[in-house]
Amino acid sequence: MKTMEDLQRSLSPPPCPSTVTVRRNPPRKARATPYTTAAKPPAASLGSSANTHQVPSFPIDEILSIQIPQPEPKSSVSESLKIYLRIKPLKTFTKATTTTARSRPRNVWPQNPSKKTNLENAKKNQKSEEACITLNDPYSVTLTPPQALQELKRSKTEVYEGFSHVFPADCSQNDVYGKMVQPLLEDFMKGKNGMLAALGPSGSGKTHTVFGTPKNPGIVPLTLRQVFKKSDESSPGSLRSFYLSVFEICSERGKGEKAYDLLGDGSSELSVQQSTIRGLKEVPIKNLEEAESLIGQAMLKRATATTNSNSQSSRSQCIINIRAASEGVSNETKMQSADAMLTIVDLAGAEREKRTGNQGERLVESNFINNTSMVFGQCLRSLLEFQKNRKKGLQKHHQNSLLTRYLRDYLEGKKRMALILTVKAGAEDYLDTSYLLKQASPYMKIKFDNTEEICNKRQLKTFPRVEKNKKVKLSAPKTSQIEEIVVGKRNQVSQEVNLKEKKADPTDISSPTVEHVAQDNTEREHIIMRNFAKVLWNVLKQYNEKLKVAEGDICSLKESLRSEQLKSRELETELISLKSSCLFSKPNLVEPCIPEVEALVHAKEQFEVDPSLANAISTVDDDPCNLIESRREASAEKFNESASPLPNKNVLRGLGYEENSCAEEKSCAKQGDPTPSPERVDAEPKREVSAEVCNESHVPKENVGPGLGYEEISCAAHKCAKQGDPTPSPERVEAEPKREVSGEGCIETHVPNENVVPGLGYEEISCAEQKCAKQGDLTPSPGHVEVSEKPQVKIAETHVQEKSEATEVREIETAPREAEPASTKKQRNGQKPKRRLQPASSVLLTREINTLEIEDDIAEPKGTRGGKKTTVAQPRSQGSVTLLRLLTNNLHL
Ligand SMILES: Nc1ncnc2c1ncn2[C@@H]1O[C@H](COP(=O)(O)OP(=O)(O)OP(=O)(O)O)[C@@H](O)[C@H]1O
Repeated sequence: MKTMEDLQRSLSPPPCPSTVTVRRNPPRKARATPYTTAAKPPAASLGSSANTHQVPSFPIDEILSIQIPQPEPKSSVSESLKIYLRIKPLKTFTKATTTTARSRPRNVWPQNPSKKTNLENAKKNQKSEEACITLNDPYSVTLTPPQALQELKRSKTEVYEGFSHVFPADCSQNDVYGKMVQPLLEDFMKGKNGMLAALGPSGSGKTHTVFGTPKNPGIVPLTLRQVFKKSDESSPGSLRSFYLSVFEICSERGKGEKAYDLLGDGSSELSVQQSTIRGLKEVPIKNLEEAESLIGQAMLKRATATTNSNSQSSRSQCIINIRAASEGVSNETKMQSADAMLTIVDLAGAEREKRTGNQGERLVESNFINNTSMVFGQCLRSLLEFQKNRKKGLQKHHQNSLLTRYLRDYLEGKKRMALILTVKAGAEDYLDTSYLLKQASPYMKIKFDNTEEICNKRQLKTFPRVEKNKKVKLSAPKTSQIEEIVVGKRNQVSQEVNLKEKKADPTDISSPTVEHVAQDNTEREHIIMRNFAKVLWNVLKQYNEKLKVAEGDICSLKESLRSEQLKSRELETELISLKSSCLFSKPNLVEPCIPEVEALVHAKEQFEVDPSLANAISTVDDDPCNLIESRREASAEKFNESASPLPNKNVLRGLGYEENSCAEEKSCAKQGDPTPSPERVDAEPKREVSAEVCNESHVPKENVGPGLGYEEISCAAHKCAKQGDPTPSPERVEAEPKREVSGEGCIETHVPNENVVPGLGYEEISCAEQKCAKQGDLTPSPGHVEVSEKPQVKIAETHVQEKSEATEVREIETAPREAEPASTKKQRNGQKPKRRLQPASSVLLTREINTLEIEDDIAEPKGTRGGKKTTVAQPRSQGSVTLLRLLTNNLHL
């Protein structure tokens, strides 16, 4: 039974425990991506196929299927640094021994004892002539230490191989050029930069290799020859031009480095700023002769000195630059050739103090030379290490020397260069040679980038840090990236559109890519042209606005010019009319009239300001005859005159009157004592234009000559001065009519004499609008007329009166001035008063006041009054009289 129960228990689920453990953080499952969910839509949504057609799915497969053109891998011709070795011949030693042998006197007695010694010396020389370096093959050498060192077991024979070429001692300069320089020159002519440097101990033949001698020209002369030869061969009349620059770097007493231009004139020191040498003269070379002469000139300037190692040891690092500049398109490539620089460096040889025995300045130079050589070597070793392990980074040893800074690109493996090691083959030179080979042989493993773009132009006169390369490298990927993005977007859109089109028209099999590329190009061109047109349109708009403004200015200037011309014409007309009037009235007095006319013109210009006065002035512009007529009428109306018949009947016909009028005058001065003289009239017309006094000159003289003019200048602005007791004189008239054109006084000249010669002019200057002042008693005198002058007369008007029967002699009434007795005295003294022009308002006021008689004596009319005066003579009240007096006093009338 137990077993059955047990079985049932085992089969039945276990009883629930009293406590239940619930797991809160169940294992998470990754959510399905939207793409996945979208790719597997629910079955219910599949029915809406129309919507899916409208919004096509992202064409990821098609995009992935597009083959993006990969940029072609650069044909990186990573070449190893080419190192050449040149062995200096032992010939010099041989020569020296032979010369010493030859120099020995042939007939020296006894020769036999010295035979032993000579043989010993010969053996020694043979030992010394034994070369420490032997040529294995064109690419390797064996360096054998001298016997002494071998015995000491301090050194052993070593083989150095891997040279690009080893030039034996008997090689020629052409061999060196052909093997080493020719490849560089080929690239140089194609537009590639290149550098070649000669390294080696002092006296090993670096300078000889680089420059050579006239008989054995070195690398530089041979290169120049080939440059011009190749240039002529490739394209005669080539558009390429060549330039030469040579400079040296030396130490300044061991303190610093200095660069000197070896082709420069005058001060040849170059300014050195960090890695830049400025002011280097670059001489264009057109032919080989020019180039060779320049090289010779540079060699002469180069610093050299005699040392134990070399009689003409170079004390500086010499750099020769040959630049090829293209000025047109190459005929072969149909492309513009790039500028290129070929740099050849002759380094100063490292020196061992023990061997050179340099002291003082030479020793300092040696230190500089050795230091430069050391830095040069450090740069190359650093480059080698960097190329072996790029994680280390490139040590910047180039900063320690001006030369290495200048050659930085080469020393960093960015440009192609080649080195030539010159060694001496003597046993005694073993250490120097061994040191050099040990140092330089690893450089053969240095790789330099030979992918320099041919079209890159190199900066001249600066260090070969070409910034353009960076720009090109940076700009090219950017452009390509942008283009790729744009093209990608456009392709995406176009593909979507294409899909639609395909769906719509499955028969269309045209290539969408080609179409869209063409469309893109068209669209791009369209955008460019549209923007260009917009810019042009804006520019044209601006020009149009400027043109309008200029036209407006021109119009305004024309208008102002016209107005000025009109004014000038008016003035000219006025001047002419006044002159003609003067001539007409007084032909003999033309000259004195001109200033008066000018004054009148000037006065008119001032009066034109006030339009109320313009009418009065306008009469001046008229014809002189009309002017006189009008003024006659005006004077007839306004002046209350007592006509004085001319007693003299000898007044000739044609007698002219000049009537100068002043427009703003109010009253005429009364001129008393007109003394007509029939005998003679001495008229000196002086016109004094004033605003205060009016004078009337009566010329009753009979014998007045023809053309003699009387001027009666009257001014009207103030009361006219009374001229009492005119005494006409029949005998003589001395008239000195002073014309004072003003607005205050009047001078009236009356010609009572009938015997006046024809043409005699009367000038009666009065004011046109003024009311005449009272005229005093006129006493016609048949014989003599005295013309009294009032000095202060502003505006005068000639008043002419012609009577049919007899000329009336007018009495000049000069109103006595109570307020200005002094001025009257002055007038009587004949002094010229100051010209005073009062404003128009005061003139008008004065005019009105002058029409009123302050004294208000109705019963006392002065002399013969005109009609107007009689009408004015009304009784006034006391107040009005007081007011008038006050006004008169305040206005100084
Ligand atoms: N390959 C050669 N053939 C004939 N003579 C040579 C050769 N190399 C050097 N010489 C001669 O050796 C002498 C020293 O040579 P050079 O002045 O070129 O040495 P260097 O390396 O420039 O010395 P330094 O570094 O002191 O200027 C010169 O008189 C030169 O003519």
